[in-house]
Amino acid sequence: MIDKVTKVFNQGRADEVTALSEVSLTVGDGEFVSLIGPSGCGKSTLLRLIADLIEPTAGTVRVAGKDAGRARRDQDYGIAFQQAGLFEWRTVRRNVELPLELRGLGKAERRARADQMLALVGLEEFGGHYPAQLSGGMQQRVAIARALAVQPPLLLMDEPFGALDEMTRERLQAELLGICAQTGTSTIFVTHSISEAVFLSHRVVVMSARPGRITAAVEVDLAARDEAARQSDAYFEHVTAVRQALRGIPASI
Ligand SMILES: Nc1ncnc2c1ncn2[C@@H]1O[C@H](COP(=O)(O)OP(=O)(O)OP(=O)(O)O)[C@@H](O)[C@H]1O
Repeated sequence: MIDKVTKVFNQGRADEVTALSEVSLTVGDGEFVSLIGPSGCGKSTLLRLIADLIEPTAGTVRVAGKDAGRARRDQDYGIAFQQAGLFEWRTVRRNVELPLELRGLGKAERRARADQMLALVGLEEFGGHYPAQLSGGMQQRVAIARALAVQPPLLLMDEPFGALDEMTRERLQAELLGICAQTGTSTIFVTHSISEAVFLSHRVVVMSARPGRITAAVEVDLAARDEAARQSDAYFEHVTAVRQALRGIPASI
């Protein structure tokens, strides 16, 4: 889906930056892929390219078999970023309804779908609240509900749990896995946390900086992804493999 993509910012100027160099990545149906790497290695740039918020300097991006612009117009992906990015003047339900409004769905259908999505993230009782009345973790769940409202084949997440405390973060990780399993959505998830990447992912893609490149991919094969899995030997082995890959040591799993 991403084929030999290079992104150069400020090309030809003194402050030229090659954020990504010949990056290729394909994500399968229902697959959960995490991107991890040092600050500035181009993780967010890669997500923004897939979302068609910026254009590649070279290479191609395809989402759901279409070029990135077409996929954006067809709402073939949902986005959730570190800041939940909710509209403060809209209720929770009307925030979730927003992408459905853009799709031109009627009021009753929008409302039913928004309520269904809020139930999925455990916030069915909060549809009439305003974002400021919710905790950070709840706001993040609303953002996930909004991203999934049009039932896109792909979910793009850029450190969505980065601003949350560890307990909330672990709870939302488990919830996200449940939601992805229920909806069959493919996910690309940017994180700085090795343990988060391993717990969530089928595959952890490791990047290096200057220029941003994919240097390794660690397949994560866990029997289960519940709380007990966080204590399992297999989990720790994969955490070690990702840590070594980040240091440039070839993975042994
Ligand atoms: N709009 C822009 N103009 C110029 N340079 C940019 C722009 N956006 C990103 N960059 C540069 O591209 C490189 C990659 O940035 P990016 O934000 O993708 O990294 P990242 O891996 O997501 O970093 P972090 O982990 O700190 O969020 C950095 O060197 C950054 O300074």
